[in-house]
Amino acid sequence: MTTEKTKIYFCGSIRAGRQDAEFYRRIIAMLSKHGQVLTEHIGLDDLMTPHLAKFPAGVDSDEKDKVIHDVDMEWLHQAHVVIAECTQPSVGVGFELGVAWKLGLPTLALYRPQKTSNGVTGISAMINGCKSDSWRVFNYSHFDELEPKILEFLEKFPPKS
Ligand SMILES: O=c1[nH]c(=O)n([C@H]2C[C@H](O)[C@@H](COP(=O)(O)O)O2)cc1CO
Repeated sequence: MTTEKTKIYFCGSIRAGRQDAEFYRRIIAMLSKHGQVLTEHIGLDDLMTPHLAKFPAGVDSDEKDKVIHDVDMEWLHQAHVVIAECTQPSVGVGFELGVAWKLGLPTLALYRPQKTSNGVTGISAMINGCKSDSWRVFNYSHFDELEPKILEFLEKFPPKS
């Protein structure tokens, strides 16, 4: 059972490419019906929106990146569940998934199978090969397949607090 208090950390590619940004926006809109999405900015054009208030004028980009990292890690530690769209391979998403695994957070990785440049099909073995009770990978083709799968996942792993 989810409530509006269920905190969902959504992950999606940013610097690794914004080809799926519209997909992220639609997934976030759907997730918002089932809880509070902490990382709504991932579906927005203005990616920096929630972090901006923390930037004093004149900070350099390393400092900005530290703020992005620190805010996101704070949110990840508050989250009850993690849902990641992994079709665009992103180092940042991979890092977030590693942290989620270490924290033991229920995690659902979503992936649209496609050939990579070296001709291999499939999500990274580090994600697909990670076997734990609360870790799921879902291969899909169309957006319409996502809501039932996400609901099934959220109902299986209700927030503990
Ligand atoms: O500006 C940002 N804001 C932000 O929240 N992130 C986080 C959330 C995303 O799930 C993930 C994307 O990583 P990457 O930029 O390596 O594709 O990192 C990443 C960036 C840029 O790396």
